[in-house]
Amino acid sequence: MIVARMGSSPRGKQWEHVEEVEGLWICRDFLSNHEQQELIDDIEAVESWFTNPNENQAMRFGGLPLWALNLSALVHSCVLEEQLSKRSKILAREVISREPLFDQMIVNSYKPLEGIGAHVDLLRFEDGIVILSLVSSRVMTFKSCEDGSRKVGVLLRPGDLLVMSGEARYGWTHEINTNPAQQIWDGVPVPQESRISVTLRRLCRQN
Ligand SMILES: O=C(O)CCC(=O)C(=O)O
Ligand SMILES: [Fe+2]
Repeated sequence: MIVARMGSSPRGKQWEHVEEVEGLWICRDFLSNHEQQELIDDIEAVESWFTNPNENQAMRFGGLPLWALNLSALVHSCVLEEQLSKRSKILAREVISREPLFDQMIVNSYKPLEGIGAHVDLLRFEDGIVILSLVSSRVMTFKSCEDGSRKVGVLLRPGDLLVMSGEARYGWTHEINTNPAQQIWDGVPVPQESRISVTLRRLCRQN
């Protein structure tokens, strides 16, 4: 499993801060094409539900499967490397240093033309949420909860990792609107093929 090998040696990745949305970061090419395919193979091998064409979502709480633990370790090392080398503030200290970093994962499998409605992730999840995009691209739209006219689109390509924290996690909704007018990037329609995403989060602790 190649993700496991990479976990210990992050390699200077390209991080972008989405200026309009505080706390929204994208790591471009977080996984190479080859690594993406290996991850998809791992997911499909372990998660038998994924081969059932009627299932489009799988969730795991508590014990993450090995592939998700490896992914989580890679997120940890890449965020930390960027924060230490560039002083970027991707995740707050208490988030990046918590253990485990994530304990819940959800895999969403989208058919061509499928998206997801506008939402803020449930408050039972802590701050600091990441989404890995696989297989094909989509435009994800963020809308300010305070001022719905403030809209920001981001292009999520296969291999890209999105990180939401603070304002981006609590103060903006995110959605994938598959209305063709919403799936245009740089004036060019984004082909709406099948897509897989992996979301990693951590459940709030009960006192
Ligand atoms: O598939 C995606 O990129 C988004 C998934 C999402 O927002 C969620 O599961 O809460
Ligand atoms: Fe979400």
